[in-house]
Amino acid sequence: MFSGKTTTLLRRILSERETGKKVAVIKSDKDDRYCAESIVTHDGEKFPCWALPDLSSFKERFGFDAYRNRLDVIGIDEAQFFGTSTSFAAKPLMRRLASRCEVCGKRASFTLRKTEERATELIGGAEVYMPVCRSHYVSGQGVLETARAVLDASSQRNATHDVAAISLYPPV
Ligand SMILES: Nc1ncnc2c1ncn2[C@@H]1O[C@H](COP(=O)(O)OP(=O)(O)O)[C@@H](O)[C@H]1O
Ligand SMILES: Cc1cn([C@H]2C[C@H](O)[C@@H](COP(=O)(O)O)O2)c(=O)[nH]c1=O
Repeated sequence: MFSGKTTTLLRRILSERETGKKVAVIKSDKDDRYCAESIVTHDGEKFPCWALPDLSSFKERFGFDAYRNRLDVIGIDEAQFFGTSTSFAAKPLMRRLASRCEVCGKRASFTLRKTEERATELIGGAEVYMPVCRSHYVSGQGVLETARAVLDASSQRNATHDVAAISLYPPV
């Protein structure tokens, strides 16, 4: 995340369109972060798109005739939500981009989730995720787990105090 994937896609789509190509952009309809009907970069740049539940619905929604005759380039953002990262020949479709570690500024190849949710898919931006290098991914996980354990213990202690306070409060 934050490595410039959507920005790179947007630039490429705009430059293809400038050369006269007819373009369309698809994203997963799971990604409703900034705008349902556009791809949006973390810097707020936008381009209209088809937000679809799966790739196979595109031809029908776009129109079979238009798909065959009036389309040269298809850009796909958030392709991970379509479960597609390789070509039909099992060759990787991806070029790796990296962000900068939010802690030390080194190349960030990892994304640290700041919240407690464990689901593989969790739509979000900077409020949930931060780009980090390997070393701060490992130490960050440790820090988050310790912080959660401390918070859990403290909320349990507070709950015990509340019960004690309630049971002591009424005059005997
Ligand atoms: N930690 C961060 N929090 C918020 N925005 C960031 C952060 N790191 C980088 N960015 C911005 O995000 C931009 C990249 O956005 P985008 O192309 O949408 O990335 P991606 O699609 O890879 O998530 C960068 O140019 C930068 O301005
Ligand atoms: C790491 C991670 C990310 N996601 C989600 C969070 C965002 O909605 C997208 C990534 O979008 P971006 O354009 O790269 O910012 O994927 C997720 O569901 N699970 C994860 O582990």
